[in-house]
Amino acid sequence: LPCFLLPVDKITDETQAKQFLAEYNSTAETVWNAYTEASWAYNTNINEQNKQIMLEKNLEMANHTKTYGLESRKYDTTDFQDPSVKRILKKLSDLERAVLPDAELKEYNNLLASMETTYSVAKVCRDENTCLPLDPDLNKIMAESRDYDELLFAWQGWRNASGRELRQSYERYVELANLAARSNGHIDNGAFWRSLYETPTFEKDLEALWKNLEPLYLNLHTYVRRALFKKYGAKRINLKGPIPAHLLGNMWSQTWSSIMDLVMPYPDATQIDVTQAMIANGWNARRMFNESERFFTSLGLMAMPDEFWQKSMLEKPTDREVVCHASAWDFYNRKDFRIKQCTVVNMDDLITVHHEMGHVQYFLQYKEQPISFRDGANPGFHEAIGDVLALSVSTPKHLHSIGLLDKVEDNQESTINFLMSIALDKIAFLPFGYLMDQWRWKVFDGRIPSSEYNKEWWNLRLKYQGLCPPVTRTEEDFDPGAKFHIPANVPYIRYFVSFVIQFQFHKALCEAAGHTGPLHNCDIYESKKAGKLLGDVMKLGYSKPWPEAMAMITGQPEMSVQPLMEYFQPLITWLEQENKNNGDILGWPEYSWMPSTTESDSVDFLGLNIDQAAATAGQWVLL
Ligand SMILES: C[C@H](N[C@H](C(=O)O)[C@@H]1CCCN1C(=O)[C@@H](N)CC(=O)O)C(=O)N1CCC[C@H]1C(=O)O
Ligand SMILES: [Zn+2]
Repeated sequence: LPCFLLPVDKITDETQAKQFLAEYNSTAETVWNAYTEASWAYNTNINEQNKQIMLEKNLEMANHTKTYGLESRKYDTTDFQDPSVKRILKKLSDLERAVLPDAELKEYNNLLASMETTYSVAKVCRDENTCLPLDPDLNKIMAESRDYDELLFAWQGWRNASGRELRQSYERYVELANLAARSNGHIDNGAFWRSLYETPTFEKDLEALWKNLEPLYLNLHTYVRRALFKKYGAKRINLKGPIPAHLLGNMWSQTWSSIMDLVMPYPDATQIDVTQAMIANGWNARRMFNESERFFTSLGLMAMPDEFWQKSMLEKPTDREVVCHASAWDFYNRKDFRIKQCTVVNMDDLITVHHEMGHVQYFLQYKEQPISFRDGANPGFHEAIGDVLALSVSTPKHLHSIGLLDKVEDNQESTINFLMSIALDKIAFLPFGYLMDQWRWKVFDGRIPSSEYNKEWWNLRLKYQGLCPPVTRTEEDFDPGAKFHIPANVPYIRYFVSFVIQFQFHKALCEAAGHTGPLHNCDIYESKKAGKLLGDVMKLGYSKPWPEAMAMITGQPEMSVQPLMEYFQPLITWLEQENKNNGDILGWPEYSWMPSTTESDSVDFLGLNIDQAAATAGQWVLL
């Protein structure tokens, strides 16, 4: 037999495998730390030199991954006793991008760095000397402006400055990402991303979750559409059509709490405008992070190490370009953990602070695990931790206790107002969290060719979110690229999973904390039992399949929408009644409707718009 057909002698010695993994672990810490430091330097000071150093460290890391990954494939773990050894060797055998030949790997890393840079430095100019970045300026306009055309300026300008510039790079990135995935034995990159959940029925499970949640979203969509109709009129809002995507208070229409003033059910009841209170009480970025840390330690969880406070970037620097999109960083040396956030003093960012601190708490809790297990039980778990605590922080009771709400009323109107403010983030988000990777999975598996990137993006935005673009879109545009995670190559289904399981966790922790009464009133603050339940799961990291971790917290291994539905039940009942009272329909049967664009259309005249009216009048004169 030719030698390459001889059965390769696999290593079956488990002791040898453990030595191999010990060497992998210690060398990986050094190499990953070096790369993370270089990546941090670049993200907090974007320039050519820092970019080159980061690319160089990435190659060194890929070399290390490939060397140990190929070695790990030589082991036959069939008869191994230690499940962790088997689990780690299996994970190492996927080389990810390190499988690419040198030239392709360099091209791939360059594409990623340049796409993230383009996104992070993009600006929209009002005139030649006033150019606005996304963070904080365009985000502020999207959240606070109620001027239809100013919102359109920011919305369209951002897509021209970011998405449009990224289309070509993205097409090549897709090819290389698929090449790597296929070289590692996956059908395509989407299949590789989904494999991280180790759930054969993952896509079916997700569709089932969405089908359960869709009615709740439709009721919220109908109610919000009616409120926007009142504000922007019949020319801009069709009560049987999709909502123009730039009117929801957010650049991507992914969370809608910024338009609470337009949709508040009972304006005379409790006002939950925390932002004003934060500013009035002199809160700053540091205070926001301290408050979040205090909540974690009140549960018996870990405080931030000194190094966190010394090395994090909690505010936007004024003297250099940075990647402002907030993120949490593990430096893989069990001591150094940081957050990079261009923090603005408002409620939205207070929630983001808790989100990022949740990641760091997970890093701290699993830091003694082997490096291959320093990950969430699944990516959705990592996204859920901070949000679970934020559910408690957001209660009127807790906001009152930290001086951000002057009085707490416990009556139906206040309850509905409160649940509406949470639903505008949590329910509104669900279709967006679901569609982002529906689009990317179809791009990776070829169902969406680059000639249809934008058309299919808006088909999904219509199908799931009931949104339409405020102006016509073409394949000159690349609107998916206007959302950080697309150029940054960060999967997104993790957030949809998180928004479901975080209510499961919340319910379980509230029970552990001895909470009685409606779930939406629960604040687990200072509950050591709740903290222990969460901490013990975080300590596992990625060492056990996630259903085991789910069962440790909730007593059962499945994802379930029941706790989310229980939390929002009073609002669901109210919305159904309100939409019925208004005679509104659920959904957008007039799905091809778009708002009129010319200025004159905004002024009604004899029920016609000005142009049509003028034309008609003209005919009369002629006659
Ligand atoms: C604001 C937040 N930034 C991400 C996050 O924190 O997840 C950043 C950027 C991408 C990954 N990341 C990390 O920090 C990871 N290192 C965490 C980890 O896995 O270790 C974000 O993007 N969010 C929050 C809600 C919805 C979504 C959005 O804003 O669309
Ligand atoms: Zn996150």
